[in-house]
Amino acid sequence: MCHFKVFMVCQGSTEMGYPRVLRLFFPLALLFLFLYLSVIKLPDVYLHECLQDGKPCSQIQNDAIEEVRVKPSTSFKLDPSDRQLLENVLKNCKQHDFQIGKMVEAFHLCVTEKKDILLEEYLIAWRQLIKFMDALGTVFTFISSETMTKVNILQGYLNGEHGKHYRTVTSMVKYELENEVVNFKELPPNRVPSGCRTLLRMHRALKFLEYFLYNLGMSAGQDKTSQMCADAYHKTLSHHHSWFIRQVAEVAFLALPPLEDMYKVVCVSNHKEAKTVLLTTVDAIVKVYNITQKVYTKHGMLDLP
Ligand SMILES: CCCCCCCCCCCCC/C=C/[C@@H](O)[C@H](COP(=O)(O)O)NC(=O)CCCCCCCCCCCCCCC
Repeated sequence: MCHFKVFMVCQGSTEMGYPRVLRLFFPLALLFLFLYLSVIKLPDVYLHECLQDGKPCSQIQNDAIEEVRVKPSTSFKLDPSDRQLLENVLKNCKQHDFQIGKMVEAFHLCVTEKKDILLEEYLIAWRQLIKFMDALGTVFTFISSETMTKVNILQGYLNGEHGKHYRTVTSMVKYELENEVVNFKELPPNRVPSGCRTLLRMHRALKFLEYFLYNLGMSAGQDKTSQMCADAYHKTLSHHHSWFIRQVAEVAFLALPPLEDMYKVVCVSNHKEAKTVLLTTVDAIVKVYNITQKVYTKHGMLDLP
């Protein structure tokens, strides 16, 4: 009988045994992940299965979309020096696929004067996050494709027959509640999830992002990104995930690049720049999060299955 430590010795040497265990762990974890995803993703019904006049509903151009009177908020103010810094980052970041400036801008622009959230802009910000995850490599593909699925569901509703009701979070909630689109009980597997449920998943993930970016921004450089990410996850999103997803997430965290590489992806070169850029991002996210949270609390929709 070999116990774990002894097992390494049984393998020949402690130097060879440990990497071998790790080498086996990643492929196995990925295998389980793909098996799991292929099982849970099978019953998905895509929006293009909804047809109208022979066309996928998601492609129907809604020419008759009534203009809802919503203006992006212009109230956000940055210190002049921080604004300058953010602008420089934006400029230096143009060659990158993921542009944090575009994401921050979209999170700002999605907040209206009446403190509502414009879904189109909100999704633009999320598409930037997807680019960020894609830039991190294949280990994160499952998280980015899960996020993409959610973005596509909402975009499908926005482009669909009832798109005018999906301009803002409040109008979506109102429409889906009045028309009994929201499912307060578990959905049959062949139904497209409601916009409200889908947005709730992304809304919860925003809280994770807020914590994670805050940790990254406040780190003086010694902390591991995987640890900062795990810390944010344990405090937020993990409470809404199954045991299996939590294990998969833990494996993904280990593959996160070190802080300096993370800085490169967000186009900053030192701790000071990182702090300004990341805390500005957190600020924008918090505003969006709080508005959505208020709407969902008001309608008792924070636990949609
Ligand atoms: C860059 C670091 C990325 C680490 C992200 C870790 C997130 C935690 C793992 C997420 C697991 C996702 C797998 C599927 C989860 C779903 O079960 C679950 C529930 O959906 P369901 O009710 O329809 O079944 N889905 C969700 O919770 C949605 C999760 C969306 C995750 C988005 C994470 C965004 C993180 C982006 C980080 C970017 C950092 C940017 C730095 C500048």
